[in-house]
Amino acid sequence: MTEEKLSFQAEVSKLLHIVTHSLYSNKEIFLRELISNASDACDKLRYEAQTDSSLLDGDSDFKISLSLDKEAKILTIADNGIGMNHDDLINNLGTIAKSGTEAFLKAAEESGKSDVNLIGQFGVGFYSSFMVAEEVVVTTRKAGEDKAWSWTSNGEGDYVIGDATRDGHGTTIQLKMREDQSEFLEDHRLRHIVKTYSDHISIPIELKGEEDETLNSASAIWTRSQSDVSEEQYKEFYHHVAHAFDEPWLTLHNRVEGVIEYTNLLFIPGSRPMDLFTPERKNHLKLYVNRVFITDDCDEVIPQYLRFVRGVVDSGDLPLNVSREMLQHNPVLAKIKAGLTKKILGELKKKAEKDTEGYVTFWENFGAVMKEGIYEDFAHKQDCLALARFKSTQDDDWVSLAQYVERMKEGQDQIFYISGDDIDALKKSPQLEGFKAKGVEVLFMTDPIDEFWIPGVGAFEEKQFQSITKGGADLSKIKKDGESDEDAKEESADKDGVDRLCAAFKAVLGDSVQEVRSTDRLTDSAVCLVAGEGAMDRNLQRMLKQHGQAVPDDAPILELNPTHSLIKKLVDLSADGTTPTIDDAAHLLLDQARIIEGETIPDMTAFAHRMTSAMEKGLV
Ligand SMILES: Nc1ncnc2c1ncn2[C@@H]1O[C@H](COP(=O)(O)OP(=O)(O)OP(=O)(O)O)[C@@H](O)[C@H]1O
Repeated sequence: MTEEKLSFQAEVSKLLHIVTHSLYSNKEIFLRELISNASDACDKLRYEAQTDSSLLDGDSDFKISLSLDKEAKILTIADNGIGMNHDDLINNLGTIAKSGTEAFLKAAEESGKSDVNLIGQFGVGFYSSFMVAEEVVVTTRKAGEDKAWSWTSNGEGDYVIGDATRDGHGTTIQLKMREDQSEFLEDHRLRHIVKTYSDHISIPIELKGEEDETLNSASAIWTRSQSDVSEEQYKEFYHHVAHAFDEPWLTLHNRVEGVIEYTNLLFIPGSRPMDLFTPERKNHLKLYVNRVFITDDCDEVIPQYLRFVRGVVDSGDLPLNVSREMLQHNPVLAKIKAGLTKKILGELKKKAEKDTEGYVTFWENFGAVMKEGIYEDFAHKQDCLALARFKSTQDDDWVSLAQYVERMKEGQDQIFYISGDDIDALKKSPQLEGFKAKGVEVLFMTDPIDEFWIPGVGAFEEKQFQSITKGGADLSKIKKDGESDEDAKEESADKDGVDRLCAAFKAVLGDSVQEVRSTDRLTDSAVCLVAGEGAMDRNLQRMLKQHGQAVPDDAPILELNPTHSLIKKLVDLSADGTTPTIDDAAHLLLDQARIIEGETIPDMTAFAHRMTSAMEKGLV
C-alpha cells in the first residue's frame, strides 16, 4: 500500500487552527456541511450521467447514509455521488480556492477571539468536521474510475493520501469523535440535526440501523407548496443553495404556468456575497430540469446585474439531456430569464414602496450592481432607474429620482449631480456652493458605473442629467426661495473688471486651461475647475487615467467667483495690466483648484515658491 504525506496549503492550516481551537458552540453544523457536500456530489453525478450513463454503474438510487459505531466512537457519512480521485482530494480537501476565505482569515486575525461568530457567518464547509472529530478518514472513488483513495488527517498541518477499496462510486467520511463530542453518536441527536438543517435535501438521508430510517422529507423543497414550507426551512435551504450563512433578505417562491412552465425559489441575500465585483460577474443560480441539477454556471438564466440572486430554477420545458453549450441562445431559457427578471424587478418595486427602510438595506448592498442594469438592460432601463436610490445634498436619506424631480426648485429643469468615489470629499466640493446657497438639491454619484449609465440615459421624466462639474450647469435661472429678481442682480459683480481678469489669467495660464470665466456656482471658494459641456466629465477622466486608459487631453475651464474678496482685489489689480502678482495668483489659484479636485499639481516646487512669496507679502 502506498501512502503520501502532504501538507495543507497555508490558508487551510490557518483555517483549521481557527476551527479546531474555536469555542464555537454550534458545532452540530458540521453535519449540515457534510450532508450538503454529499448532496452536491449526487447532483453532480446525476448531471454527468445524463450524457454518460455508464458512470452510474447500475447505482442510480442516490442517497446519503449515516451510521454510528458507538464503541469505536465513529460517525460515518456516506454518499454514492461523484466521488473524488487522487488529484481531486488534493485540490478539494488540501487547498481552498473559495473566494472569501482570505477575507475570512483576515477578519479572524483582526478580531482575535471572536472567530466564534465568524465560523457562523462564513461557514467552513468540510473543515468543520474537525470541530467535533479528532481524526477524519475519507474513502472515495470517482464515478467512472476503478481506483479508490483514502484521505486521513487529524487537522493539524498535514494529511495522508493512500490506496483504498470502496464498493462503487461515492464518498465515505468517517469521523472519529472527540472524547467530549459523544452526543453526536446518539440517534436522537442526529435525527434532530438532520430535521433542523437538512430536511430540504432532495435525496434521502438514511440512518442505518436494524431497520434503516429516512430522516428527511427528501422532496425538493421548491416542488412543495409555499404553505408547506416554514420560514426556517427556507432559511436552511438558502444556506445550502447559496453557501451563505446570513438571513435571506427576500424569498421568492413561485410556480409559473403558461406557455413555458417553471418553478423558482429565489433568494436575495441579506449581505453582500464576496464575489460580487469580480470581473467575471458570475451568477450562481442553480438550474434544474425536472429536479435534476444541470448547472450553476449558466449566464443565460439571469442578467448579470441580478447576479446577487441565489436559488433554484426548475423547468420541465428544457430537455433533460441539455448540455451547457445548448443552453446558450436557448429560446426557452431566454423566456425564463425574461420572466425571472420581470418578477424580481416587480418584487423589488413592491418592497421599495411598502418597506422603505428595508429597501435601503437592499440598496446599500446591491445598488451598485443594480445600476449596471440601467446601462445594460434596455428593456428594463426605466424599471431599474425607478428602483435606484441616491444620496444627495438635501439630507442623509436616500432619494429616488421621482422624489428628486418632485422637490426641484422653481426654474430648475435639470437633475444636477456630482460624481466621484468619496462622498465626504464630494460634499466639500466648491462646485456645490452655489447650489447649496440656492437650496438646489444635487445628487452624489459615487459608483464607477454612474459615469456610464448617465450619458446613456440622458434624462428622467424629461429632465436632463447635468453634472455640476461641467460648464453647462446653469444656476442663473433658478431663484433662491423668497429671492426677487432685484436681489439676484445685486449679487453679480463688476462684469468688465472680471472679464479683464479672466483674460489676464488666460494669457498667463495658456493651454493649461481651455477658458477662464466668471461663475455663479461658487459662494465661499474663489475658484473651481469644470469640464467644457461637450468634454468628458472630470471624474470619468480621472477614473480612466487610473486604469491606464487613453483619455482625451481636454484642458479644464477655470471659473472665478466674482463675489469673492480675493477675486475682487485681483480685479482691481488687473487694471494695471498683468503684473507679477496677477501672474502668481493665476498659477496659485489654478493649482489650488487642482488640489481640491484630488489631482496632483504639475510643478510642486513652483507652487511652493509662489505660496511662500504670497504668504510673505501678506505677513510682512
Ligand atoms: N462528499 C463529497 N463528494 C465529492 N466531493 C466532495 C465531497 N465533499 C467535499 N467534496 C469536494 O470538496 C470541496 C470542498 O468542500 P468544502 O465543504 O470545503 O467547500 P464547498 O462545499 O466548496 O463550499 P462551502 O464551504 O460553502 O460548503 C467541494 O467543493 C467538493 O468539490
